[in-house]
Amino acid sequence: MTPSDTLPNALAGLDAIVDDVLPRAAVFLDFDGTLSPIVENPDRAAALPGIAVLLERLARRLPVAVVSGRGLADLAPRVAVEGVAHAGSHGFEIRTRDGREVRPFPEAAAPLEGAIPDLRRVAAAAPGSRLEDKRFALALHLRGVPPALEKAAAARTRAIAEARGLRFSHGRRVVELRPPDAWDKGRAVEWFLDRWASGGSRPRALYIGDDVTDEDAFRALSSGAGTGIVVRPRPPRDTAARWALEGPTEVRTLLLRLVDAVDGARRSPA
Ligand SMILES: O=P(O)(O)OC[C@H]1O[C@H](O[C@H]2O[C@H](CO)[C@@H](O)[C@H](O)[C@H]2O)[C@H](O)[C@@H](O)[C@@H]1O
Repeated sequence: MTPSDTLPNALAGLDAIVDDVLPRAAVFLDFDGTLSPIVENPDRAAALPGIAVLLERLARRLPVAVVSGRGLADLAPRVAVEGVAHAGSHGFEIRTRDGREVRPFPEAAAPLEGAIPDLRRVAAAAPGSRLEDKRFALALHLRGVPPALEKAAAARTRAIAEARGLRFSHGRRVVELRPPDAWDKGRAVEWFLDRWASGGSRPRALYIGDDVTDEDAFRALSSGAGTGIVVRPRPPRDTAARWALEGPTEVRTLLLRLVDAVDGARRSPA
């Protein structure tokens, strides 16, 4: 693990990144904070202008998936790009590039149901919070909560997770309860890489994300399956990513350069 504020910028290191993942790359992108700037109201989040076109161009050249904490039904229309796969609910809900839906653990949602009344009580004590039932995750948004109450709401949510054997994560002004099953963004990335293998070898993964749950994917790649790029978090944290970008605008620039690099590599094969 490396402190995120010490990582080199991925645009400056693009040649090394391209050498690492091409000629057979697969690209994985988180949504909120990566393709979309963070906004107060989660319903209003949208990918930066130009991203959809870039993803479409990229997806014509290599496999691309958007991997998000949002539920699939919420995520997919926000990145409705021909040929792009989606993994919602931190990987529990997958839609393949040809539109097939796969739920690796359909039974995983059940243990969350009992926690809903508990979490409603936490929300009631935290005015300005918003409870989101994503079926495979329960999120309590804390962006509108007075700072003095936000910490207590997060601590109470963590206590619910511990009492019920659920997973807890604390993202960007959001706390989440997740199923206990060993499935996450990292496992979803592995799942895609296995399916995208050909001739006995998997593509090399390039994963870009900003959130704590993206660390599962960075860790999955750190043993040699590819490269992680973190959208630099504030405050800094330890990360398993190897490179950093400063925000969604730099992510867009990197995608543009990647499309060009793939085309360049095809024009002049080694
Ligand atoms: O895995 P991601 O695609 O990064 O999704 C993580 C969570 O993103 C959303 O919440 C975050 O973005 C909102 C819009 O910018 C912001 O208002 C909120 O404070 C952030 O936490 C989404 O609403 C959650 O369901 C996702 O888990």
